[in-house]
Amino acid sequence: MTSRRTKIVATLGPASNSPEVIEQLILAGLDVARLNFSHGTPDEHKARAALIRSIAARHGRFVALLGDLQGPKIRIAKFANKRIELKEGDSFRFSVTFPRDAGTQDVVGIDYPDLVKDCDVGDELLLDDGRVVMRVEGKNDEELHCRVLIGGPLSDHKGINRRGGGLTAPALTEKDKADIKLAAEMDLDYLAVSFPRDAADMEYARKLRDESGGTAWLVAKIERAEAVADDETLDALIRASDAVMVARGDLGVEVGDAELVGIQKKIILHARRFNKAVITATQMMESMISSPMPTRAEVSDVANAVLDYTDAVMLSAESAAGSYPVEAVKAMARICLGAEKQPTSQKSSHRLGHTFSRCDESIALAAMFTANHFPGVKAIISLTESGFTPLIMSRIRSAVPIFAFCPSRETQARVALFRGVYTIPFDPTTPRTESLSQAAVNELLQRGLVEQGDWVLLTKGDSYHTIGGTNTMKLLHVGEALV
Ligand SMILES: Nc1ncnc2c1ncn2[C@@H]1O[C@H](COP(=O)(O)OP(=O)(O)OP(=O)(O)O)[C@@H](O)[C@H]1O
Ligand SMILES: CC(=O)C(=O)O
Ligand SMILES: [K+]
Ligand SMILES: [Mg+2]
Repeated sequence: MTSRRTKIVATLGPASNSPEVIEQLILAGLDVARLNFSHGTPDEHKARAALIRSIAARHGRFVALLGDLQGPKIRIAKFANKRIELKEGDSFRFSVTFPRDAGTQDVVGIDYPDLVKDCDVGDELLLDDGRVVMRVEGKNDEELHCRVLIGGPLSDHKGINRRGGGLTAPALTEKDKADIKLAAEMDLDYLAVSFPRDAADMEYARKLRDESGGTAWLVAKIERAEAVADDETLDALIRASDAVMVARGDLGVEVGDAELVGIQKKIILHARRFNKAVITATQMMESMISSPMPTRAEVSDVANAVLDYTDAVMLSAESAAGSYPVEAVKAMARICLGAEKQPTSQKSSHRLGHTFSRCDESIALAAMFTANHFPGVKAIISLTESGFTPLIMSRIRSAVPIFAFCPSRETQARVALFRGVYTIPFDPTTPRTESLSQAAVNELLQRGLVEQGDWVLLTKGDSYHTIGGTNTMKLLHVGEALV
């Protein structure tokens, strides 16, 4: 399965718990399984992770596991009768002292004491992903007094965002700290940090990950208005992360849906510029929660993210709680392949006119320049320890597949997120009669990935246990397999 370059992330949930569905998701092209720590118990997540790993191994596939922290999503408390119905023009209050389980038609408790301090008269509050909108008309020490601008149902524990962002809740809650330990225990490959405000939030998450003994690469979810308010903050946040997610659910509520598309394009561009992988997420195939077919608008949304060169597209409720999880992955795979046929996604001007700061980066980009300009090159082999060299290679637009040859389980799974990069398990220290380069090329020949007469580019370092040690590039003509 090497012809699709854009990767597919799918959230697992009640609709995708059974071994049968998980197997079908993997066969349909799942590359990264997302475990959302906002829902479910640690045991449920462990059971899903174990299934993914064993079924993927059975099929010789490499699927990365991504844990997504709940973060400080601010929520209302509960209503006495579970839900109310608000009409335009109604007055409504949020109270930090009102009993937590006794909300009425007029008032509800709030689990975030600073809400009153953080909000001012004139602010707009969006509830339940923007389905209900209110304006703050007054406040005292304990309560916000609001007017309903857009009415609708409101039920227990729905989330609140402020239009324009700016709520000060810190990015990592006590639950998140426990889940960082859980992620380490589960050997997760990626860990997504929800609502980081700036680079410092990512640095703190990295410190906690290190203390927990985890090795997951950290994904910054871009979902606060402050994070995209200026390029300096956005770029610092991206640089402090290992990968980035355009978390359109919350980001769209904070910045407004009209500006979201332009901001998405900017995040993808900046993530790639700083050598990070990027995931485009949320409501990509929303109608497929209840329909076996995507709409034209959804097809167009996925295709445009592919043309903008996202590394991965993501399914949320479609695969976690919808009626057609497997169909949604299949539809995404088909749309990615179709969009990738456009030659615009095979050309690149990445870092033209820039200087490089690292040896491995220089070799990686020289390899891609050669691959894109020498038509005989049919494959790139990167003998890699951490996956960093193939990550940099895949920042360049190209139609040539990049094979990450790596011995460690972590790297084999990690590269599943990178666009156009595929895992080949390979231990460079195995004693062998032929040369290392010949052994690597034979591996591709035996898998039918290249044929006699093709050219293959290979990069490696002098010592195989040095991260960042790539210093060599070879251009190899494929002869007969040596067996
Ligand atoms: N593990 C799970 N258990 C139960 N329901 C789930 C699970 N994962 C997802 N869901 C359902 O799918 C919906 C969409 O999934 P998604 O991962 O986007 O969650 P979310 O509630 O928007 O969370 P967040 O904003 O924290 O990422 C959820 O609202 C929930 O109803
Ligand atoms: C994924 C997520 O958290 C969002 O889109 O808001
Ligand atoms: K989450
Ligand atoms: Mg979110």
